[in-house]
Amino acid sequence: MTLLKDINSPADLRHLSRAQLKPLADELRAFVLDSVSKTGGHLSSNLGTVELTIALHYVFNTPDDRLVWDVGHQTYPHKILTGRRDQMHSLRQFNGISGFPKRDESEFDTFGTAHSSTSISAALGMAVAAKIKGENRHSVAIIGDGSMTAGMAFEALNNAGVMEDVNLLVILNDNDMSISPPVGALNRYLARLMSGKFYAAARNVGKSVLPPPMLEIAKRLEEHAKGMIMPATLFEEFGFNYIGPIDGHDLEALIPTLQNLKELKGPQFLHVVTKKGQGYKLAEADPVLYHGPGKFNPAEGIKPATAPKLTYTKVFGDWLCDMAEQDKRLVGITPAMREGSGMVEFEQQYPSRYYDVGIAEQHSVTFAAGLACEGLKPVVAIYSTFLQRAYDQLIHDVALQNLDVTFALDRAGLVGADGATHAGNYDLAYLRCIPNMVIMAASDENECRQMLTTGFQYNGPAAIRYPRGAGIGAEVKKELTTIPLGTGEVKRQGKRIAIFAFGSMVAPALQAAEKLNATVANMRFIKPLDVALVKQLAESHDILVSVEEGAKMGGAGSAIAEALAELGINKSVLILGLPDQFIDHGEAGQLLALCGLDGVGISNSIQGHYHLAEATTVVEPRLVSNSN
Ligand SMILES: Cc1ncc(C[n+]2csc(CCOP(=O)(O)OP(=O)(O)O)c2C)c(N)n1
Ligand SMILES: CC(=O)[C@@H](O)[C@H](O)COP(=O)(O)O
Ligand SMILES: [Mg+2]
Repeated sequence: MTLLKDINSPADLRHLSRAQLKPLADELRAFVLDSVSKTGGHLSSNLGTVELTIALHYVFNTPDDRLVWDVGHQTYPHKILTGRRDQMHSLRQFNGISGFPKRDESEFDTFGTAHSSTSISAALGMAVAAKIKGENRHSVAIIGDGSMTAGMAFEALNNAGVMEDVNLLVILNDNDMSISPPVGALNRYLARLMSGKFYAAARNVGKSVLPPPMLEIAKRLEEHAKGMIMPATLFEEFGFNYIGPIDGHDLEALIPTLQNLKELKGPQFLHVVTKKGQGYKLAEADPVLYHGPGKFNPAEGIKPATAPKLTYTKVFGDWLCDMAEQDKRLVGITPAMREGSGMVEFEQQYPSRYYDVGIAEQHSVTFAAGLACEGLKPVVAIYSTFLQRAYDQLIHDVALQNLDVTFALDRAGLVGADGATHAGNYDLAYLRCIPNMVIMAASDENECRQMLTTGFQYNGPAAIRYPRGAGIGAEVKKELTTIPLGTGEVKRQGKRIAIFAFGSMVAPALQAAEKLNATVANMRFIKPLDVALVKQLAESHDILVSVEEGAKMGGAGSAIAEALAELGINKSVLILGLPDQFIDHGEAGQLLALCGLDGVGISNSIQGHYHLAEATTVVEPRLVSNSN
């Protein structure tokens, strides 16, 4: 590492000669591969943005000029060039740097991203702010072809396209990939644009050498010529000056083009073509596998786990195929998360009933509603955090019409390395208040399968939540059996203390109960709640506790408290759950313990709250802020 070691800010980068940038790119790419292979994280998208990142920081006066990275999973080169090279070993670890841009991590991280398709809106906001404040700065959004499929991106293009007097550049990083291969009409359109590559190449030769005044004249001539030889691109129809497609790995194309675009007024749109996994043959060959790998040896590549643990995702994927076999009305829907949601086998076995709608969560929910109107039984597989983007569709299009849609909510609760942006902490709270919803939380892998069947058979909107990763090792029975609606079960009979446990918290509650000789109920349903069971235990125990892997405010514990009030039982309930703060990245188990949601923590919280054991040194759950 001869050049990269001396780059501690983009200012250092801008002192390099143009000739040094290519060797720097080689060093940067090698560093990204080496670092991610040691920590795990997002790889193929980062390998694809090495040259683009160098060119952007070389041409634009960052951080005064604003870069907004869409999703932000491709910002490791950006982080390395902006002073965080020596912190990359801590990537996505507790108190380490985030895997996404974070405003409180660096002034170069101008906007926190991770949920896709927000960059154009944010960059436009910054551009309009600069205009209002009379500041002469550039705002640049860098958005991938997958992220471009979300409606929000087009809402922003529509708004920006009529603002001739703002300094906005949108860069489409087109690598012809989402996490999976891309879907939809936009991808086909972009492919057609790329097939016109010869045109762009010729056009950009002119732009790269002409001085600005001449450039304007050339541009007007070009517009005239273009209108004669080819129709305006979609982006020009939206009011942008479209340039491209150009090679996103060619610094000699990128830098002069960006320099020229800097001089132009009004909304600009640069279409760059990159390769996901660029420079690492294994990732180039399989950008899906190398999208978000764990630790691996680059010389050997990712090795399949010898004895993979059964994950809830796999339980869902197997159930989906089995249920589809039994019920021809089942349709499986994913908003661009085929692998993450466990639907690869389902697509192979039932291609005509598999729909990847792209990064379009809002559309996925209302698309499902339309299917349900016609008597089909759609299953929307969606991460808890990503369902947040389709909240109105859930209420207005599904629940209000009481339509038969099943929501399989993976990544419910803390997710670990992806941190606060991806935490599925809020689904119990945001779903519980919606009429007609049935909500279940699985306590183990077998119950997950039963709950999916229960929700699917239920003729109305039903959500089944389950955590990221492996379960507790329960045997999964093949039968597609259901659970009686709205019923919980007593898992352990103790005395004096009753713990109402939900989903992933049943196991740690049982651990705590051993020490306290407490009763533990696996409530199973957050809605409809088993009020009879709440009444039975409240009347026979002095101390009541609820525990959930979800936001305490408005979650399952609130349901218990509301039930006690409605029953006229004048007893309080200690509500244990996730605190009213955002919880950053780290190892999920460690974070749960810090929130007091492991066996010891639950036991300590109960003893401390009710002053049950003077001798026990009660450790109050404390989540130190792990933001940098
Ligand atoms: C709203 C939302 N839905 C889904 C995801 C999951 N996700 C992360 S990256 C990605 C693919 C993005 O594709 P693209 O923008 O082309 O970036 P690339 O990975 O190709 O660099 C998806 C679906 C997300 N981050 N946000
Ligand atoms: C960047 C992004 O949003 C996805 O890649 C996400 O990180 C996947 O999460 P899982 O690793 O839990 O599938
Ligand atoms: Mg892409």
